Amino acid sequence: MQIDVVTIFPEYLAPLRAALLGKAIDKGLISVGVHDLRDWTQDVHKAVDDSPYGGGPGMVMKPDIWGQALDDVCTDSTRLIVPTPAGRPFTQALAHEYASESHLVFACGRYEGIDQRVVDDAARRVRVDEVSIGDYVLVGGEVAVLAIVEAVARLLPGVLGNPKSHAEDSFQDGLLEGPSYTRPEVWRELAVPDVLRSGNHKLINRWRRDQSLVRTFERRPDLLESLPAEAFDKHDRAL
Ligand SMILES: COc1cccc(Cn2ccc3ccc(-c4cc(N)[nH]n4)cc32)c1
Repeated sequence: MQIDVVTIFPEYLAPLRAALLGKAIDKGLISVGVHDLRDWTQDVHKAVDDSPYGGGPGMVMKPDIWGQALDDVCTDSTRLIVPTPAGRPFTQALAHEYASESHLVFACGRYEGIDQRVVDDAARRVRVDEVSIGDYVLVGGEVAVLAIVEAVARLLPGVLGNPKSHAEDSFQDGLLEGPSYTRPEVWRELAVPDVLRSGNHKLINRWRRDQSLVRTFERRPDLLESLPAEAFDKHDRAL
């Protein structure tokens, strides 16, 4: 998979080459290009922003600079991802979709965002997603790109040490993951639940499913509502 990121703060994307992703890059599973948007400016000030039409606070990123950058970076097979607070939610399902793509390009906005015509024009040639990583406002798209790239890269075969790791992912069965424990058996007078030390894997699996259902009901009831009735067995319904 080829990943390209266009940003005015290329150094912000340095963590992409660390740890897990660094190994994936070394193994040739992913190749990453980080591009400085200002490389496409022509003026001495390398201006990338201007005042918003209609007035309002802050500045908006200029369409012409972004247009030239995306013309150079995108190809016919590109999936262009534009992080924005106004985007569709980035979910585990979308992460799986992106993991099957050959070329992802991320457009990192700053200021009050990118002139809408950049997305509208790009959508004439490539698939474009405006995505949000949560209902809070960041200062720019770079942090969102780091989160999205990590969520996608870990799904690529060979990236995670244990390929089974994401089979048990939170959201994999539409539920939140329950609590995890490791040694010691008692820590600060807090004991590991007995069932986990019972060796009875039927009971352990049942306990873990119950913990997931209860945690999801308490913290994310919206996830339960979006699951089909057949996702729940008769034991689940008895909870
Ligand atoms: C576009 O509308 C905006 C309104 C007020 C501030 C900003 C700041 N900003 C600039 C580019 C940018 C890219 C992504 C995000 C972002 C994504 C999520 N989930 N939260 N915040 C925020 C961004 C943008």
